[in-house]
Amino acid sequence: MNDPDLSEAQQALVDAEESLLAAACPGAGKTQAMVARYLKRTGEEDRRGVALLSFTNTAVDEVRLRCAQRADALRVPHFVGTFDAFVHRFVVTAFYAKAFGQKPNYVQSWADIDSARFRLPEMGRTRDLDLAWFDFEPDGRAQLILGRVPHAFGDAAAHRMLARRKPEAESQAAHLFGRLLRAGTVSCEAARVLAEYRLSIPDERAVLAPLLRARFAEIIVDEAQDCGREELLILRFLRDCGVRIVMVGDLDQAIYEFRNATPAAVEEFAAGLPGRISLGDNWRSSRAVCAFNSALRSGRLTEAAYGDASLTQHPVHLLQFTKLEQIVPAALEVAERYKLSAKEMMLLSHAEAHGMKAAGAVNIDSSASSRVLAIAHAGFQLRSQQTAPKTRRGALAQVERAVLAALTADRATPDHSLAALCEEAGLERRWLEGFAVRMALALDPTGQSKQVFAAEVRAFLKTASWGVVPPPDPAVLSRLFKAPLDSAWAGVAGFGITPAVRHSTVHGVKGMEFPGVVLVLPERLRVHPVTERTVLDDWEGDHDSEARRVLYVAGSRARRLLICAVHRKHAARVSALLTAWCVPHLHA
Ligand SMILES: Nc1ncnc2c1ncn2[C@@H]1O[C@H](COP(=O)(O)OP(=O)(O)OP(=O)(O)O)[C@@H](O)[C@H]1O
Repeated sequence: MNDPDLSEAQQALVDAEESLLAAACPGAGKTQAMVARYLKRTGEEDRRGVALLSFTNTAVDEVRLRCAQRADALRVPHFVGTFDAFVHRFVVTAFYAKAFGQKPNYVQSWADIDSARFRLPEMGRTRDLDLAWFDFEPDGRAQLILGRVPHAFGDAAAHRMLARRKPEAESQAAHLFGRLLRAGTVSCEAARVLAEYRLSIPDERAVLAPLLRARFAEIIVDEAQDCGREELLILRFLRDCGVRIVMVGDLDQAIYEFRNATPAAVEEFAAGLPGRISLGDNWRSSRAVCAFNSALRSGRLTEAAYGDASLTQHPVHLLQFTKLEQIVPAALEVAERYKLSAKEMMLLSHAEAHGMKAAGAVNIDSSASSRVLAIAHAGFQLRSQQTAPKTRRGALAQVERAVLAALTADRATPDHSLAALCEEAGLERRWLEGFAVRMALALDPTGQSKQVFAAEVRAFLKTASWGVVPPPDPAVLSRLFKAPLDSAWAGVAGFGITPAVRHSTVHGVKGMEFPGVVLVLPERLRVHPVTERTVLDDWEGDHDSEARRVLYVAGSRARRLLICAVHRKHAARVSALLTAWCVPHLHA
C-alpha cells in the first residue's frame, strides 16, 4: 500500500525490488523514505534480517526513534546501527577472538587514546605523531597521509622533517598498531582493516558468506556517499553473497575524503548495481536555495523546490565584509527583513575558528596563552549546561597541562601527550583528571580582578593535597601562574555570554536544517595542497572538489533564507558565479 506522506519518487525507493542507488538532492526526505522502506521490508521478512546502516550515532538514533512504534523492527534478526557497529559485530569480533584469544576492546578512534601517539627520536619541538594520521594495509603496513598532519604539529621545518622521515614514521606506526591490536585495543579504523584482511582470505570468505547470507536479506545504507574503500569492499562482498544492497545518498554531499570516502569510488560501485533512481524533489528549501545547490552540484541530478518553503521568494543575499565581526549584525538586519529571528539563524563556516570569531564566541585556544586563563575558562565550561563534551575535554586538558607544568617546573615540553607527561610526573592520569575538575570548579573568576584570581589559583595549588607526589615549589607557582594580560583577561567577561547567533562547522550540521543560514567565506580561502586551487577556483572551473561540496552542504541546510557572507576580496567573484548560474540574489 502507498504511504500518503510519501512522494512518488520516495515511494519508488520504498518499493524497489533490486539492489540500487537512490541518488537524492538535499532535502529529498531520504530519512523518511528509508525508514518507510525499512519498516516495510522488516514486516515482509520473517526469517532473515534487514539492516539499516548509518555513519553517525545521531543518524542511528533518529532512525530508531522513527521506528519506535514497531519494536519488532528493532529486534534480531534486524539491525539498525552504525556501519562500524555492523562491521564489528558481524565481520571482525569472532575473527579477532580466534586470532588473538581474547575479545576486542573497541574504541571510536585512535585520536581518542593517548597510547596511539608516539615520537620519533630527535624530533625536536613538535607534537607527538598520531596513528590517526596513517592508513594501514591489511598486512599491517602503514602509510603516512601528510594531509592529515595538523598545522599544530610544528613549524614549517617540522613538517618538512616529517615528510623526510616518512618511512621511519611509517615503520614505527606499523609497530605500534600491531602492539595495540595484540593488547586488545581496536579502533574503528583498525577494525575496518581487520575486516578487509578477513575478506582477503578465501577460507574466511567461505566461512563468512553463508553466515551473512542466512542472516541478512537486505542492507540499506544511509549517506552512502560517505562509504570509504573498506565499506565498499564489505558491501561488494555482501552483494556477492546475494544480499540486496540499497544505497541512499547524495554524492555531492561527500565531505569525508580525509577518511578515503570519494564519490568517484561510490559511483563506480553503484554503477555495478542493477537499479538507480533519482530523488530530485527538495522538500526543505526555497527556490533560491535550490538554485544555489544546483550551481554548486557536480553531479547530473536536477533539483526542484517542492515543500512549503518553495513558496518563499527570498533571494540569496550576498553580504560583503572586511572583518568577521561585521557579519552577525548585518546578517541579523537582513533576517529581520524576512521576519526571521536570531534563534532561527545558523552561522556556518568550514573552519571552526572563523565561525567562532564571527559569532563572537570565545575561542578556547585564546586561553592557551595563560594557565590562569585556561583554569578560568575550564571552570566556566564545566559549569555551563551547554558545553559540548569535546569542548569540555579540551578545556580540562589545558588545566591538566597547567597542573603538570607546576609539578615538573615546566621542564616537560608542551608537545608531549598528557599520558607521557603523567608518566614523567609519576601521576595517574585519572587522578589528574579528577584534580583538574575539582580545581576548575572550585575557582570562579566572576567579578574578580585578574590579580586576585591568579592568587587564588596559586593558593589552591599550594594547599592542595598532592597524595603520592611532592607539592609544587612556591617559587615555581609564582613564575607559572601570573595574572594574564589585560587583553586576555577581558575575554573572561565573554565566557558567560551566549553568542547572538548559533554557529557550527559545516561538518557539524550534516543532515540538519535551519530556517536561515549564514555561510562564511573568509578572506583566506584554503588552498588545496595538490591542485593548489581554492573553492572559488573549483567553482569557476567546474572542478568537483571536497571544498566545493562543503559549500553545497552548508547552503543546502537553509530552508528559507541563505546569506552568503563573503570577504570583500572575493565578493565580485561570488556575485559573478551566482549570476552565471541564474541564482536569484541581492547585495545586502
Ligand atoms: N513527502 C514529503 N512531503 C512533505 N515534506 C517532506 C516529504 N519528505 C520529506 N519532507 C520534509 O523535507 C525536509 C527534508 O527531509 P530530510 O531532512 O529527511 O532530507 P534529507 O534527504 O535527509 O536531506 P539532506 O541529505 O540534505 O540532509 C524535512 O523537513 C522533511 O520533513
